Amino acid sequence: MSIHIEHISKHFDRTSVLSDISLDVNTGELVALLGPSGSGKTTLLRIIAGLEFPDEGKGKINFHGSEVTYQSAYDRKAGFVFQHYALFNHLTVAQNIEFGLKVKKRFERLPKIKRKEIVTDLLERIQLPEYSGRYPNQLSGGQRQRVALARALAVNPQVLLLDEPFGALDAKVRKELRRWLREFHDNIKLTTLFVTHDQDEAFELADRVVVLGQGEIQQVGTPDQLRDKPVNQFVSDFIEA
Ligand SMILES: Nc1ncnc2c1ncn2[C@@H]1O[C@H](COP(=O)(O)OP(=O)(O)OP(=O)(O)O)[C@@H](O)[C@H]1O
Repeated sequence: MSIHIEHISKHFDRTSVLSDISLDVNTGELVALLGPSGSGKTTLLRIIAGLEFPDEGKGKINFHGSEVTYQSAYDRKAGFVFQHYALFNHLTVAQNIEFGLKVKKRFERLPKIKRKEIVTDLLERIQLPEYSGRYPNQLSGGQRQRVALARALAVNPQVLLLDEPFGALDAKVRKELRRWLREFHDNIKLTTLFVTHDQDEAFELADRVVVLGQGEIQQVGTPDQLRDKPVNQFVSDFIEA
């Protein structure tokens, strides 16, 4: 088991946003968190990333068997890409990808030659080897998101967390990148959780889909299971909508 979540709840002031969430994501799996606006998808992803913390006292998150519930994002080694998680405009593509490797604590930092090797390899993987010297404002939106993905992967994260990574792109590019991400994932086989409110995206990309509604998990299943056997009205309405 790669990500294990047990009885996580979250309140902001007195408002309950997540209620008793438990979920297991298998090693190498690609899982979508799908739900309407305000259902708590981003909050759950941020808690898994270590950018937000669950209500104290109960609930637990494990990565590969080790508890990370109250660890910082840095220590738990999660890679993340957000819709508007902008690249650094004053750094080139290669420098952006290298960033996480350079800011590591001294004793963890790899030698320069090794860092360059990782960047070159990732540039190949995201199919932008000839773009290493460009600046973000010289790239298309889709290319920028691929660079953001490479930057997240450079530090060899334990899990990859994506929040609407293609949300800001037009429909055609979105579709292309979807296919590309699926292939990319099949090659690197890194456990990946991604947030989307787009049912087509979730069903086309994910091995399993988690439907969130009103801060609770309504159903977890493969796209076929959700289509054929929605467990309640919420899921069938949401999937039909
Ligand atoms: N820092 C915060 N302080 C107070 N309320 C918050 C905070 N972050 C999120 N919320 C509230 O928590 C609820 C869930 O928000 P969240 O962003 O997790 O939903 P979402 O499913 O990702 O929605 P969307 O698809 O619109 O991004 C919303 O009602 C939101 O207003």
